Amino acid sequence: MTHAVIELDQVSLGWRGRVAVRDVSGRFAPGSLTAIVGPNGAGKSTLIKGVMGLIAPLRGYIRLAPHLRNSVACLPQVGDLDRSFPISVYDLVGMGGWSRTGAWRGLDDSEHARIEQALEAVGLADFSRRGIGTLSGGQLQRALFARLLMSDADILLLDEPFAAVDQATTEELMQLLCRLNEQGRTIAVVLHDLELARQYFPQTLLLAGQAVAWGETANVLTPENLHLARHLCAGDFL
Ligand SMILES: Nc1ncnc2c1ncn2[C@@H]1O[C@H](COP(=O)(O)OP(=O)(O)OP(=O)(O)O)[C@@H](O)[C@H]1O
Repeated sequence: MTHAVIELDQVSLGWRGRVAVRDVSGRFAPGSLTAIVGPNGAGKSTLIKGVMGLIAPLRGYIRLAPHLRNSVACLPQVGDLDRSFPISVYDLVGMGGWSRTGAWRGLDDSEHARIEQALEAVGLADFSRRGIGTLSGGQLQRALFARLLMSDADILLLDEPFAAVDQATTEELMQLLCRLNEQGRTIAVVLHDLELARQYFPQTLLLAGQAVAWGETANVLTPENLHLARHLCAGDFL
């Protein structure tokens, strides 16, 4: 069996003592590309926050491979960001390199070049001096992708990165993610678009307050599993 980079062992996570996602066991293999799907309120964001170490499990264990403990980067939900914070697109993207540069040191030429390249890659080269509060939802998602491109992290966790983006932009950003995955990074993405999951993601975790299924996408996104997920959560599901 391949060693996991992230292993969940009977993990329950929640808020203020209330369980949001129960008894999840499974593993993210090195270099895997996993879609995390499920109805509203299924616990997808909660699971991401647990793996990030932002909340502690109520039960069970989340184990990261020891050499990767400092190597997790996250693209948060846009709703979790304070867009009124007075920071330029350039500086937001530059924050992605803090594991190399530290938060307070000046940036050297190579770091500036990396920021320019990341902005170029997401089509925001002309937006670098703009404040993040002036961006459209889709432009902000692109800026967050650029910040992720700056990171050397081996594990990338993305929470609804395509929420505010049109189809063409989604395809473009998806290609960027595929390239990061080809470089060997382990990637998990919270999604609502099941077709996107089927098209691009070899692995899927279907959540509905618990893990309904976790494995090869075609085996997970079956009508039976989706039906079960809908019944377990009283939310809307595509
Ligand atoms: N910060 C929080 N404080 C209290 N409860 C929370 C918090 N975040 C999430 N919850 C609760 O945990 C449960 C799971 O929420 P979560 O955001 O993980 O679901 P989700 O699958 O990401 O949903 P969506 O698709 O709507 O984003 C919900 O009942 C939610 O109300």
